[in-house]
Amino acid sequence: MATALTSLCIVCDTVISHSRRMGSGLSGHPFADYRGRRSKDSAPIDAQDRRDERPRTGRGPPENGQSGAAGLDDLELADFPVTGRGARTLRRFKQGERILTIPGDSLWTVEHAYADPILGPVLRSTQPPLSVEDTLAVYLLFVRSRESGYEGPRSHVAALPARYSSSIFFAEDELEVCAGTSLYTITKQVNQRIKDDYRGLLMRVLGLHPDLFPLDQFTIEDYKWALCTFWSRAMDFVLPNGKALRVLAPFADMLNHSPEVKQCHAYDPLSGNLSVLAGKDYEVGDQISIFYGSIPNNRLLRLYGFVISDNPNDSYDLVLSTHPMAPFFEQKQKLWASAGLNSTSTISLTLTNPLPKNILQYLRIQRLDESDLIAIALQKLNINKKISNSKEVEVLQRTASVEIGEKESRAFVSRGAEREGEGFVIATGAMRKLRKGFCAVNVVREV
Ligand SMILES: C[S@@+](CC[C@H](N)C(=O)[O-])C[C@H]1O[C@@H](n2cnc3c(N)ncnc32)[C@H](O)[C@@H]1O
Repeated sequence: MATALTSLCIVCDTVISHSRRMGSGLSGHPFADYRGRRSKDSAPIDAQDRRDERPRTGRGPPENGQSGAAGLDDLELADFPVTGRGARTLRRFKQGERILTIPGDSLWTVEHAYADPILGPVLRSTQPPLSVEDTLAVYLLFVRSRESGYEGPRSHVAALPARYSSSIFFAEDELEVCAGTSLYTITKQVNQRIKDDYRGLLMRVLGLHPDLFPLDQFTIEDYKWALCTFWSRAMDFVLPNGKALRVLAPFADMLNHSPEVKQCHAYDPLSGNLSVLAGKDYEVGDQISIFYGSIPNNRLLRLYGFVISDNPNDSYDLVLSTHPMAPFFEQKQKLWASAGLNSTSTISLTLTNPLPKNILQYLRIQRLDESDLIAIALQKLNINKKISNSKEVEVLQRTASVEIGEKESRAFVSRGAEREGEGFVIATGAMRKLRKGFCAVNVVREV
């Protein structure tokens, strides 16, 4: 594997039509004649049952010609009990063996969006350039809206889920159930950001070219669907030159997550191809899986729409924030930046590390007074160490008071009248799990 991945996955509101194998080419419908076989724990996908669930999409992007995809004949799509639609192997694989190679030409990337003869000029004339997320979302919706051409990509679009169960699609009352969790806080923030970004897209791109972007196919719901397609199915890599690359790879995006394998998909910067290797030994009929990453449930639900029970990576995202009107805010902001933090910092607490060092760093900076700041300027104080016993007790008290919040759905701890605006937002759900870990914090305080 060239480098690191990240994401993948979705919610299997699957789609699909008849197809026997995953397909031997990338042009035309890849699952066009799926038949599938029954096995004890997985059922082949029945096109007739699913037809109505197909996304109202597809008209299609540029023809890929010879696909060059390798390995598709050894796989078929099937429904699996927990993960939903996935890829089943028709042959044995030894760990490390190459299962699938998707050629670079078939990948959805920012580069390909810019190379598109119709969309490219619009993207190039948009300054400042759209973000990676927006470029890919517009590219996907653009291809989906085309009436002709784009046969290969169109077949991929047709196989994408019509709906996702990411938390951005939760109805208001559904999201309220999560009040007090970091999922709730972050989903609300993301929803607001999506609204703002969509408005920006309308003004900067979509509204300027109604001939290319028919607005009834570029609604905010379409935009959210496109974003979620990439969040849940794309893979992220860091190239040898340090640049980030996000790709959506047809067929490879049908692979579900398993914690039983390590990262086993790779991008080759020389060929531009994406490959999936066997993350373990597979027998005929097994589901082929990849590893999406060590992701806590709140993130899995937000980006991928599923959770894992007893997820060993579960964590609580603690949001530490300080109001800009708080005393000495600007000086403190510089100190946070020098410590790799922000005035609003989200820090993950886990059972194995319920008190990460950067929480203390943040709070130490937050509690600094004028004389401390002078001492720091004169290099007589080091913010990486305790400032004084009394200050450290203050900091630890604030950390330990997390437990208080458990009685409420959401507690704003340490909002002392004397320091309005300083505090951190804690939520209940995750705290219950973390309580044990926080006991350690109390012990520290008593010492
Ligand atoms: C990239 S997609 C994989 C293909 C997808 N199942 C499909 O039908 O298009 C990831 C989605 O599959 C499902 N999934 C993947 N791994 C899963 C797992 N370990 N447990 C439950 N669902 C999983 C989730 O719905 C997730 O959003």
